[in-house]
Amino acid sequence: MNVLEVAGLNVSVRDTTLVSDVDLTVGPGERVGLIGESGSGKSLTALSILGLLPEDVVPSGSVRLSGVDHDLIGADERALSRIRGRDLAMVFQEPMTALNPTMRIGDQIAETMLIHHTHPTRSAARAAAADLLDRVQLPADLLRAYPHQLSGGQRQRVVLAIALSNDPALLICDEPTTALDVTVQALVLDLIVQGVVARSSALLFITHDLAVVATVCERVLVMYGGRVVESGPVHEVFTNPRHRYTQGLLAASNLEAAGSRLTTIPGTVPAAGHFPSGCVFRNRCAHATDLCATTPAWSGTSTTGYACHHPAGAPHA
Ligand SMILES: Nc1ncnc2c1ncn2[C@@H]1O[C@H](COP(=O)(O)OP(=O)(O)OP(=O)(O)O)[C@@H](O)[C@H]1O
Repeated sequence: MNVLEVAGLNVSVRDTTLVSDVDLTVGPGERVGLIGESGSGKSLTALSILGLLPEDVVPSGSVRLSGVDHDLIGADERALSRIRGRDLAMVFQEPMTALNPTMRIGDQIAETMLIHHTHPTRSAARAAAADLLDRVQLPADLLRAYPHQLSGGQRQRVVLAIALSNDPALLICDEPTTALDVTVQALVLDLIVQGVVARSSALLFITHDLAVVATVCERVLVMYGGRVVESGPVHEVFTNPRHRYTQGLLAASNLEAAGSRLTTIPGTVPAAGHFPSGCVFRNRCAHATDLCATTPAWSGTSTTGYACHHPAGAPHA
């Protein structure tokens, strides 16, 4: 059973169709990327799943979430607000819009758990909030801070802590690092992956940055002109794109540059080989093209490198 099943999704405004016939599934714990140029329909697809489209924008088709016995398309706001923040969580590009400027950070994290009754008491929710803040590598004294006292990267880590607070079945991220300083982008990506892996949550990750998809996702869908034009495992789509648009996207991307930045690990790779920081194209090694592409069990990240579980002793060069 998939965590998310989108079937025949159309999105239109008045007589203009903006998203056409999108089918999309995300399995339990799977990390799926949605890429495409600006205006290709990625955000409208995400907002349709979340039930957050503007009033004049109308979705049709079906969006099913595991454990929820009704279609999310056409569901009323009360039903959707029970699901959002509990089964289905989101991180958008601009963290300030997701935070309440007048509320302390600790209270905002605790509130999500109290609203959904996932912690029985205020003190239990506060303790869980402190733990969540620690897991996004922020100091405990920020629990009493207000959003304006934090940097953009810190705010986005708070938004992530809130999104993960109820162990969602699915986390949707829409360009979560685009507005951040490059120095903190990698850390926020690491924390997103660590967060979903630790909870076995599935991830739908929207970006126009192919190198980020290569780092974060296992499968990718390519959107163009409101349609999904290609999909498949990341290493397949990125090494052997079939659609002309995907080929163009790859040619214009920074993936080659990212690949050429790989540092070669000499000799044989241990059971858990570590890719150095900056290795944004984990599906390919500088000397052994398919070594990582065939690995089924890539897991976990750190700020210093990406861990990739190879067969012990596999030749690297
Ligand atoms: N409320 C709206 N009314 C009319 N058209 C809209 C509305 N929202 C989005 N669109 C149009 O729908 C198309 C898809 O928009 P969408 O935001 O999903 O693109 P995107 O792929 O997420 O782009 P980006 O990467 O720039 O965020 C665009 O042409 C956009 O101009």
